[in-house]
Formats: sequence, structure tokens, C-alpha cells
Amino acid sequence: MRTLESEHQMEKIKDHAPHTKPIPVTVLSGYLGAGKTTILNHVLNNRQGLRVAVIVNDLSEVNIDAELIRDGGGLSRTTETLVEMSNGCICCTLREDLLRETQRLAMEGRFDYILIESTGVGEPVPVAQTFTYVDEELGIDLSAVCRLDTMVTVVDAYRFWHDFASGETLMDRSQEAHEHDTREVVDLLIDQIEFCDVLVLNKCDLVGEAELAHLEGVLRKLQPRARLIRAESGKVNPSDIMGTSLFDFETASASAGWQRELDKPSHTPETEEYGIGSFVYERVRPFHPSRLMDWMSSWPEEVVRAKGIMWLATRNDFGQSISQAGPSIQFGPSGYWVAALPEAEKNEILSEEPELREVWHPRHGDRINKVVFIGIELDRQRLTDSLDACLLTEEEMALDWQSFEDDLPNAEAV
Ligand SMILES: Nc1nc2c(ncn2[C@@H]2O[C@H](COP(=O)(O)OP(=O)(O)OP(=O)(O)O)[C@@H](O)[C@H]2O)c(=O)[nH]1
Repeated sequence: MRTLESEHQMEKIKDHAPHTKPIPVTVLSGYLGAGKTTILNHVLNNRQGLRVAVIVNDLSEVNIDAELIRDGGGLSRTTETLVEMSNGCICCTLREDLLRETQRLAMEGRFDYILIESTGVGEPVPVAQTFTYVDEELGIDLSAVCRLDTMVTVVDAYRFWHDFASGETLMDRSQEAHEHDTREVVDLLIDQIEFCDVLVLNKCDLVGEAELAHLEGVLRKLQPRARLIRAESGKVNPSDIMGTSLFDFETASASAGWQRELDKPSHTPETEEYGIGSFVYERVRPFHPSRLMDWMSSWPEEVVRAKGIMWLATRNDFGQSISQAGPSIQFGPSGYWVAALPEAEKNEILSEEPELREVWHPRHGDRINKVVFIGIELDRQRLTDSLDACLLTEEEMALDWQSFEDDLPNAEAV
């Protein structure tokens, strides 16, 4: 059944007359060594006659993955193309090259499909954006010649928790994309997981069933929309990652587990598989900066991911963004509260946004603490109580809020 469906899907791709219809594109992301090249080779060896062009991006000068694909025997030398993009990352320094090369391949008119392997330290959002906007400077509109079909993220089932908890930066591992790259490994893992249509959990041969099921539960919570596929040695059905038509920029941008949780009208707790749960902390009262700082420095270990907006008494005009994944915590100003804007501007926004009017507080406007916590065996009551203890007390509410000590980070957070 699956094979027939899969053949049908691949036939449908071939039916796209390459000269008239935009060529579908799949992008493979995933941290270094997760198995992207292995999957690519497997798919190329099982591509059922599709004419595929491949773009392989490598940070180093020598494009090892390109060599592996050439040696993997998946591509026919005469009819297919392997484009190597080395010495940079297609999500930043080589973005222009990606635009030009993809356009060139699409316009050649001899391919049914384009497969792109991103570097392990690449972020999927900017790569996907490349397909959705018109580059005025270069005069390239990729959407006219190709169509982003599927964003795939490969996760290494064996290394995941190790990388997640390592607390290391890419620089610590000499894996930085450029000299000012200060990203943490865990933030990259999360960015890749939260923005995709298909999650391939690879290297399942190296992990026991119970651990796999648990990891799947966590991934589903972090990314509820994506299709989740287990794989060993990159063996996925090509139709799982090609011709799915799953990609849509806006949908993908709103598909992270925390986002979905925030967007829900009510936050009733759901049944928890393997103890993996989430909840939203919501209070219309500002935090005391030094108590919040103490709270953050002993961050509860059971929280895997937290994201949201915080209201700090000492920064009454700006909402503060909080984004945590494992040991990485990013905190800083994210934008003006509407309530802090000049009267005319505030009224204009309020007249245009009925949803905002609905939640508007008579005294504090849109100022609020709203944070999603995703974790394992979360003790909601304890978390709630400990956060409540960081809010201003009745007495403090009547004091001058600027008099409180504030040593929290003040740089813009992600
Ligand atoms: N045990 C096991 N090893 C695997 C599996 N998939 C891939 N590997 C091995 O893992 C290593 C890394 O695989 P690659 O496919 O090169 O990973 P990648 O994501 O392309 O790596 P980078 O290009 O460095 O980002 C290779 O030695 C593969 O043979 C798997 O499912 N199980």
C-alpha cells in the first residue's frame, strides 16, 4: 500500500512539465553528523527515475558530503547535476549563491526535482525565506521557477540529549559558521526542529525502544505539526520527504509547540505521554527583577523548552522576551508594550486590533507575563508558586518600581 502510494506520488512529480511548472524543492537540515548525506544518498538510489539536481552546502573548503554523494552512486553523471557550495553557509554568507544556483538549475528545464543539503550549522528559516521573497538587487524571484515543497530536519536519536544538554557553543566545538558566531548548539537544534514539515529521527538502531518513544514524545511536543519518521541508516521512503507539498511559510513559522500552546484559546492540561507536558504561566503583574534573576539562575531542570514574554517592573515600557532551551537562556527587550505608546498611536492600534481590545487590562493594558513551559514531569504547582513569588507584592506595587535593582541582561534577545 505504502509503496504504491509512494510510486504514485513520485509519478505525480514527474508529470510536472519542468518548463511550465515550478520545480519542487526539498531542503534537508539537521545538526552535524545527524545523517543528512546518508539520507540523500539513500533517496537518490531510490528515486524511481526522477531527474534530480542536488545542491550540497559545506562550511569547509573541501565538500566532503559532495564527495560522498558522488561516490554513493545515486546520481547519473550524464543527466544529473551536483552543485557544491563550500566555504560558507547557505543561510547567511552563501545565500546569494543559493539564489543564483537554484534559479539556474530550475531554468535549465531538465530536472524534476531539486534536493538541497544544508550545512549542519545552518538555520532553516533564512533558507526557506530565500524561496519566498523577490530579491530586488539580484532581480531573482525564485517562486517563479521553483516551489519549496518540504523542509526536512534530521535528528540524531543517539546524540540528541548529549548535544541538548552540553551547554556548549558552536565555537567551543570549532563549528562556528563565521568569526562572530556565538550560537549555542542547543539553540540551533531547537531552531531546526521548530521549523520543518518532516522530522526524521535517524540512527534509531543505536537507541532502545523505550528511549526512542520518549524522545519522540519530546519532539512531538516541541514540533506538533511535523510528520515524524523513524529511520536507520537514512532509510526513508523518498515520498516521505519529496513531493509532500507540506511546506507553507506561515504555517511553518507558527508550528513550534510553544507557539501553538500560546495560540490556544484555553490552556487545559492534556493527557501526558511519558510525563511530557506543557503549561502556560500567565499573570497580569510585573516581576521583581532580582527575584526573577535568582529564579532564572536556578532554572528547573525538568523544563526542556520555555518561550514567552515577561513584564519587568523596572522596564515598564518594554516587554522582555524569554527563550530557553536546555541550558541556554536568552532574555532581553523585545518591543514596546502598546500601553506604553503615545495615546494617539495606542488608540489607532486598539481600533485596528479587536483581539487586543478583548484582552486589554483597564490599568495595565497589554502588559502581561505569558510563558509556555514544555518539560518532563513538570510540577506545575511548584513552578507556578515559585514564579508567583517573583511577582511584585501588594506593597511593592505601591513603591517606585525604578528603585528596584535590575541586573538582568538588557541586550536584545532572540
Ligand atoms: N549507526 C548509524 N550510523 C549512521 C546512521 N545514519 C548515518 N550514520 C553514520 O553517521 C555518520 C554521519 O552521517 P552523515 O550522513 O554524513 O551525516 P550529515 O548530517 O550529512 O553530517 P554533516 O554533513 O557533517 O552535517 C556517518 O558515519 C554515517 O555512516 C544510522 O542510522 N545509524
